[in-house]
Order: sequence, then C-alpha cells, then structure tokens
Amino acid sequence: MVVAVALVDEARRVLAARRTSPSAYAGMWEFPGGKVEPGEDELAALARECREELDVQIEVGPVLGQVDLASPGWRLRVWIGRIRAGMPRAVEGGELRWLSAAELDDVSWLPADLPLVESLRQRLADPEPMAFGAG
Ligand SMILES: Nc1nc2c([nH]c(=O)n2[C@H]2C[C@H](O)[C@@H](COP(=O)(O)OP(=O)(O)OP(=O)(O)O)O2)c(=O)[nH]1
Repeated sequence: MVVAVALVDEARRVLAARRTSPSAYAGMWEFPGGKVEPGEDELAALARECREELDVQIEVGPVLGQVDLASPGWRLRVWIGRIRAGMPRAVEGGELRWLSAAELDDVSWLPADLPLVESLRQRLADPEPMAFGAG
C-alpha cells in the first residue's frame, strides 16, 4: 500500500511534489507520501513520510480516493490534509508547488493520480469548508 496526502492551505491550494526518481517518473508530480512499511499503520506511515520528505507535521481529514497502481498488488490511498506545524521543504531534493484548483493541470501528474486530481478539483471548488478530524 502506498499512502499519500493532498495538503490544502487556507487559500485552498494543494501541495504537489516533483519526483526525481526513478527515471521513469522523474519530473512528474505526485502527492507527498510513500510506501507503508510492514506492520506500520497507514496514517502513521503518512505522518512519517511527511516528516521525512517535507519536514512538516500534518493533520489528516477525509480520504480523497484510492486507485490501483500499475505494479500488480499495489494500491494508492490519498487523504486530504493540512499542515499543522512546519514550513514544507523538499528534503530529498525535487521541487514543491502550491497549486490552486485552476493550476492543477499546469504540472504532469503521475498517471495513476489523474482521477484523484479530478476529485480534488471538485473538492477545492466546493465552497464548503474542508472537514478535518482529530488526525
Ligand atoms: N507518494 C506517492 N506515490 C505515488 C503517487 N502516485 C503514484 O503512482 N505513486 C507511486 C510511485 C511509486 O511507485 C510508489 C511510491 O513509492 P515511493 O518510492 O515514493 O515510496 P517510498 O518513499 O516509501 O520509497 P522507497 O521505500 O520505495 O524508496 O507509488 C502519489 O501521488 N504519491
């Protein structure tokens, strides 16, 4: 399982991260996250990846969606979340961008992410405030 998060700020922009590896994905954009380790809780993995990759603490809200990945048996689950503490920086290299709903198509997303980006676009356009649990 791969877990990732669409981090949304007060201006309803979302944080996208540019991959530097592997070469097939280099230059493409994704939601910050990574693989859940054996025995690890999914949300614990998500918090760990955000700490390691972005140096931030996050608060997790609803699930945005999930998709099957090209590698057999692998699934990607993405939550909506926000930053609770810290200023995100690309710890492992790469690049970060805050994208508004209108800018979501300005970057090339990993192919598996496209349906999730579509759901996100609708959520960002919805005037209702985003719900965040106690995550
Ligand atoms: N984090 C993330 N991974 C994604 C997204 N979309 C997508 O297809 N993937 C794929 C790319 C990779 O094959 C896999 C995530 O693996 P990863 O290499 O980022 O995982 P990791 O940080 O745990 O690194 P590693 O242990 O493999 O070195 O999921 C996404 O939006 N976010």
